Amino acid sequence: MNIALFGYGKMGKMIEQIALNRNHKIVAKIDLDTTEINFSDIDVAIDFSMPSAAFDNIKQCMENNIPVICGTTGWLKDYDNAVQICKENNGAFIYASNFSLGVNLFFELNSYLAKMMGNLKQYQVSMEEIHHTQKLDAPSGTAITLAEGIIKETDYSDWKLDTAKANEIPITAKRIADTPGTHTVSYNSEVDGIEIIHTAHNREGFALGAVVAAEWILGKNGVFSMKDVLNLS
Ligand SMILES: NC(=O)C1=CN([C@@H]2O[C@H](COP(=O)(O)OP(=O)(O)OC[C@H]3O[C@@H](n4cnc5c(N)ncnc54)[C@H](O)[C@@H]3O)[C@@H](O)[C@H]2O)C=CC1
Ligand SMILES: O=C(O)C1=N[C@H](C(=O)O)C[C@H](O)C1
Repeated sequence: MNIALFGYGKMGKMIEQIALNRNHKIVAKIDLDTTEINFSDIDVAIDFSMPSAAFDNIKQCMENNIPVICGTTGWLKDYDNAVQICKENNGAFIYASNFSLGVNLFFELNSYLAKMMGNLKQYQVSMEEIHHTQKLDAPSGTAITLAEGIIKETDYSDWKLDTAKANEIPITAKRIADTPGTHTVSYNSEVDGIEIIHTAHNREGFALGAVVAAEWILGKNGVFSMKDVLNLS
């Protein structure tokens, strides 16, 4: 499969290694200094760029009939627009706030726990995410997906960074050098606490998931998620 990498930073480089090991070809590395893109030999685009760049990259690929796997976070105000452009072009698109198998299992666990906690009003939920100091967005895309999973199953109506009202989920974002990504969901009552934690030890899981998603999407049309790729409930 011929892959174009949009964003050749920490994730772009990790994806390149994994894609080459799985016998794919990297036919384009698009970054800030790229002036022209030849779309003719690209089978699939994988975007791990920047919040301010992702939507334009996705749009450009869709208009050139290239399926897109997007892992960039912090651009979701434009998500519905991206879905619309995908539909108009009969394209194929996956955005995931986190492509790792472990986090996608963690999303399922989070929903299951939230469903159980929904009626237990003595417990208050909170969340913490920790990432490296170069991260541009806060809270992380993964934390937002976790919060959305809780909101779906409980009476919480929204999430807020730091200070939250009674019906909102407070999210704390910490930035510590060299931390690939740690997410903790906590439920606390007067008498006890329950915590679930996912810790990424490195970036390989994210990168492998993105390449697997790119392999999966070839030949398909539509807007999908990692649930479809991993065949989760
Ligand atoms: N969904 C997931 O599983 C994961 C998502 N991420 C997200 O992926 C994104 C990238 O992460 P990193 O690689 O760690 O960041 P990074 O800063 O190391 O790399 C980003 C690269 O994008 C480039 N870039 C800037 N503007 C661009 C444009 N218009 N077109 C193409 N490239 C452009 C930058 O020059 C840089 O080389 C972030 O939004 C991060 O939150 C990171 C890890 C996992
Ligand atoms: O910026 C990162 O590094 C990461 N970003 C994603 C997010 O915002 O959730 C995924 C992962 O946690 C690493």
